[in-house]
Amino acid sequence: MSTVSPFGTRLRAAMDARGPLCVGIDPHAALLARWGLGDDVAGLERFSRTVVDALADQVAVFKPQAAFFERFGSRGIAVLERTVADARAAGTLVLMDAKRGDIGSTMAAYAETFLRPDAPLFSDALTVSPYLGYGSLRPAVELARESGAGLFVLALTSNPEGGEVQRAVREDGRSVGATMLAHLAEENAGAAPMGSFGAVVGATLGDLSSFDLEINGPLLAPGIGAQGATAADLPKVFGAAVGNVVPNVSRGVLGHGPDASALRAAAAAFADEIRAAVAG
Ligand SMILES: O=c1ccn([C@@H]2O[C@H](COP(=O)(O)O)[C@@H](O)[C@H]2O)c(=O)[nH]1
Repeated sequence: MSTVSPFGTRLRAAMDARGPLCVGIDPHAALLARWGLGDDVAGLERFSRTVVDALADQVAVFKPQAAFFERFGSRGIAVLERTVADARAAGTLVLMDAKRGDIGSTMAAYAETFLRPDAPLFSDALTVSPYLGYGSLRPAVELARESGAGLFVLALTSNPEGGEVQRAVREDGRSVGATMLAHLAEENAGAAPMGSFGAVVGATLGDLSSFDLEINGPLLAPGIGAQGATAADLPKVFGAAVGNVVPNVSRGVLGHGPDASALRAAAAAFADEIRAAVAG
């Protein structure tokens, strides 16, 4: 059993102290070029360090996108390890966006990679894909409970193609995405101030009033900025659940680098817009 507080408790404290903004660490090749960095491991390291140093005291959560590190092989993964360690050492929660999902016995290995406290890539939370069946995620749910980590399950993703799978209606008349939300509400039952098992629900999706988003857990909302959603969309999309939303912005902030004060100003502007939208 873990001695740290559950992820949901730590996330709520971070959201209350700093606001809910989650900034992605997504070292796209185009961003490395725009920052005057090489599309190489040194560029990756400089990019990630700059983001963490500039924003660690300002955001609730960093969300490194594993794909951009993995494309450099073992040396990229070493940079990812250092990025996670630096961000956590600076007191910022880390949500690893690796979207893992597989049969249960393999899922157990993914869980060990990201959710076992002594693992090199241990993160406060991990994105997971439930499309091998929600039950296949059980090893990750169990290890997250033991280690005080969190999970974010892909429920209604921000991309236009997602509805093909997530809005498909099952034999019981419920959509696949709604079923994932219902599983998460069960995981989080009774947790206070909120549970550690979140859903990914895109800020781009418009009216979601036909879905029950009140899962007593966090709702990671990607899609603000480069994908076209704005902070003002959040109340319309999330309704009464808006207080549990963790809005993610990646390129919308990162495009302002490499100058640290420009990164800080961009993140602060998004944070202000989000605060106003959620309060309003
Ligand atoms: O439904 C989803 C799930 C994850 N993402 C990830 O979030 C960021 C978004 O980046 P932007 O630059 O702000 O568009 C990226 O890492 C995606 O892989 C998502 O967009 N939608």
